[in-house]
Amino acid sequence: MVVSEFGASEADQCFKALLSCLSHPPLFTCLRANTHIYTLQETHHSLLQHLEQMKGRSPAVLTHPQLPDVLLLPVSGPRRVSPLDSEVIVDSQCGSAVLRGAHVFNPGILSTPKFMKVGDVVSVFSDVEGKCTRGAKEFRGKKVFLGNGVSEVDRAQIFCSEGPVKGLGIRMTEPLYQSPSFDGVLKDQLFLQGSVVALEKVRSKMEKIKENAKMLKLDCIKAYCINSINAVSSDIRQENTEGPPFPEESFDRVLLDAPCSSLGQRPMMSYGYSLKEVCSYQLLQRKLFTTAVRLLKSGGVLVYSTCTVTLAENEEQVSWALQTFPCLTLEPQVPHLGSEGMLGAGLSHEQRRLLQRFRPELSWKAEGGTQPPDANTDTIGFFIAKFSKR
Ligand SMILES: C[S@@+](CC[C@H](N)C(=O)[O-])C[C@H]1O[C@@H](n2cnc3c(N)ncnc32)[C@H](O)[C@@H]1O
Repeated sequence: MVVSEFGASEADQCFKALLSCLSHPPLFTCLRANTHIYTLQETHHSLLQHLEQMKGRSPAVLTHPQLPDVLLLPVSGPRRVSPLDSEVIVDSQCGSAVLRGAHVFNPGILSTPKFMKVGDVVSVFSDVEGKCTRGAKEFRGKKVFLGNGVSEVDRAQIFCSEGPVKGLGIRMTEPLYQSPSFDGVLKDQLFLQGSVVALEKVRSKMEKIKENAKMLKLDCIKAYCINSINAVSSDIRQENTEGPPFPEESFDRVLLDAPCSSLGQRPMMSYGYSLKEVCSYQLLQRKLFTTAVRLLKSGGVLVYSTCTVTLAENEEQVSWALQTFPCLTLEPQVPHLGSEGMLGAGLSHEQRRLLQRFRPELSWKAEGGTQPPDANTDTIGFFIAKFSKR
């Protein structure tokens, strides 16, 4: 398509420009301020103080013209830094983090000089093609220079110690791009843009989420194996700085893709659940929904979805939720591709119109029709409700 729109050489240029742009970090580090606990001004002030204490860092902190809980830190670079003979190779994920201001942590290190000792000054390179073997003493493959730093560990501590390696490996003193490292900085006030917390009760499924996130290089996803009913910290008198349980009202958005009777799945030749099991989901979903509402910040958005067709797990849940949590309001959904919600659960027509119910049975014909299949109607059975919390 690109070729037909622009012609081959222009398309090639566009593609090169895109690759070049993607290989550099954005010009701003974008931080979300936790305005639930502190005002933006307080966090702005604390951050400026912190940056001033860090030698050689530019204290510019900007607010965003449209987004009221975002602070922006201009990134400077690429700077003129000369590579040295002593080379440390890191994996590409670690390399990207270094370009965004991180120091090098030991799990990301693939290769170091044979006799690297604490205090050695080294150049750090990223193994862009994933070809460097862990523990190698040199690497001749394709690599990208990230800057210079000082080793905090001996080589043997990285590659010869038993168990998983942790901790700071190379402190970056001359990074190519200068941007403050945010490891452990104002933890309760600031977080890097867009982190996703995934909670799953079944360990193997949680591992799969982690595997997928790794494959997709989505390092903003943190998956935990937990019964989500117990995800609120005040219930179990335990506070963690990272991971569950979480404080009330600590999430901007919650997606409750609820365990359900799965009666919308297609193709389904036989169904393994008893009637008792089918009926058991409503209570479980209500418990999970209650946790979701508690974890959601005021002003936040909660999406509830199921892949089943029963009224009890869909419209009845919406009706119950609106009565039980007066702070919730049904919101329109964009895009709205499905049908409206069904009658029978006491919802008004206006409320039902805000829901999306995918009902493949409405258009499906056993022999197939003359019309081509429609991706918006020939779906699995699915239900979505979107709420905001006042
Ligand atoms: C409809 S699926 C969600 C799938 C998910 N959106 C995904 O893409 O992986 C519902 C999931 O909820 C999990 N689950 C059931 N009860 C749970 C609980 N009490 N706490 C946490 N997860 C639970 C199930 O194991 C199942 O994987």
